[in-house]
Amino acid sequence: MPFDPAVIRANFAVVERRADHLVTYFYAHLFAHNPGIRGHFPEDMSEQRDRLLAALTSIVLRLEDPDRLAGYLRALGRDHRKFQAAPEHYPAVGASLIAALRHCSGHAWTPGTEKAWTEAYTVLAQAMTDAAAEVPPDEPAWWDAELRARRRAAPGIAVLTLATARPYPFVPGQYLTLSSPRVPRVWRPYSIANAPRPDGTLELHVRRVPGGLLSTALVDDTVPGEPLRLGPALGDAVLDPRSRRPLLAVAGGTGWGQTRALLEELAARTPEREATLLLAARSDDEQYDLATVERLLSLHPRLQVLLAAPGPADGRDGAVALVREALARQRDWSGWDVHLSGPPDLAPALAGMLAGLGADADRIRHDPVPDTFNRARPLTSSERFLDHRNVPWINRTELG
Ligand SMILES: NC(=O)C1=CN([C@@H]2O[C@H](COP(=O)(O)OP(=O)(O)OC[C@H]3O[C@@H](n4cnc5c(N)ncnc54)[C@H](O)[C@@H]3O)[C@@H](O)[C@H]2O)C=CC1
Repeated sequence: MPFDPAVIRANFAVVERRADHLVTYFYAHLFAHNPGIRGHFPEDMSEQRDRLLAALTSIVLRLEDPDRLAGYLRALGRDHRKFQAAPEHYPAVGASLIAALRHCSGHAWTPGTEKAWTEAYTVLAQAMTDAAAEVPPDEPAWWDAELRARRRAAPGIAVLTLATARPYPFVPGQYLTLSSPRVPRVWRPYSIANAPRPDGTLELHVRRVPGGLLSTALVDDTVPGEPLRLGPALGDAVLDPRSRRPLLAVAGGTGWGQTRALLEELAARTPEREATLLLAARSDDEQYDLATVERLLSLHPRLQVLLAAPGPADGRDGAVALVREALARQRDWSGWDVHLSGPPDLAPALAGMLAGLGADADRIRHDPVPDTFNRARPLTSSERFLDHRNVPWINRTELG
């Protein structure tokens, strides 16, 4: 590896504490020095800032695992074609990233830090541009799609059916990113909620997020016939095609979309595999799409379904407790493949619990949990020590 991950990781621990400032500075620098680039980004930049942080964090977390890093960068480079990112944009982004890191590092910035980041950025930019250049010539940068139907499935949840102008390749369990001309240049990820169909249509389950421009447009305003754009399918939380182990699938809320695609695939390809679905909702009236659950039960003789919806007074904690109790009823999950899908805290919490109940950690799959910055998260052993004891910093300036 031509750059030093330890230097980057140490510097990242410093700048992470000023994450908001880092990205604000980065974009201000980028747009000031390259006014033409502004048009590639959405009008409202607040979400975009989180995405840059998430990508940076994902990269730093994978630094010591070159294969995972390479896979991540390949997907990122291929996916960036939909933003019309061109090779000439990369040096501009690199210069602004280094400027922002330097600005936020204070005294912690040294020639060695600058060298490590510059080398790392060169490697990652090359990996992304190579990945974009290696895409087969007939693969589009995005797929034009049309909304065929919008159905209200539960309060605040819509099921969308889309048709693409050309075939859309994906594996059940993958997700896509979607953009609508109603909210230009904003892209959001949604799991594909079905296995490939003869007519090629795709189903997405969308919950309206408070303040979410795209989710509100999709759930409340879109009408059949209107255009949408889809980025390439992403994600590797798919069924292991070689596995004959029993499968536990836990889905929370609209996380059901991904799980549904996996179970459709399972019923079609390996109905001899034992499977348990734990389908969790906030309440009874949010437990939507039960007709599909019944259809899957009729297709898959070895599928068992547990529905978990709390009573009106239980609240979210009660809902979470219900899921955990249901899983704890089986004391030993060793030998099972596990798929988890739902809100960001679901997968890490349940993966930990299931590992404690015997599940093999490397047989637990879920989509990447958004690596958003958590300033409270200690990154190093000294930070863990200091956080734990709540000892105030005495040499803050020295640390940057
Ligand atoms: N591939 C994936 O992982 C997908 C994830 N999603 C995400 O799923 C979420 C769905 O949101 P909502 O429908 O609002 O879900 P939600 O926040 O209402 O949760 C639904 C249910 O899941 C269970 N649950 C949630 N957190 C849990 C935990 N930590 N431990 C155990 N059980 C838990 C509870 O029963 C809860 O009522 C969104 O954040 C969306 O981004 C959506 C589609 C696919």
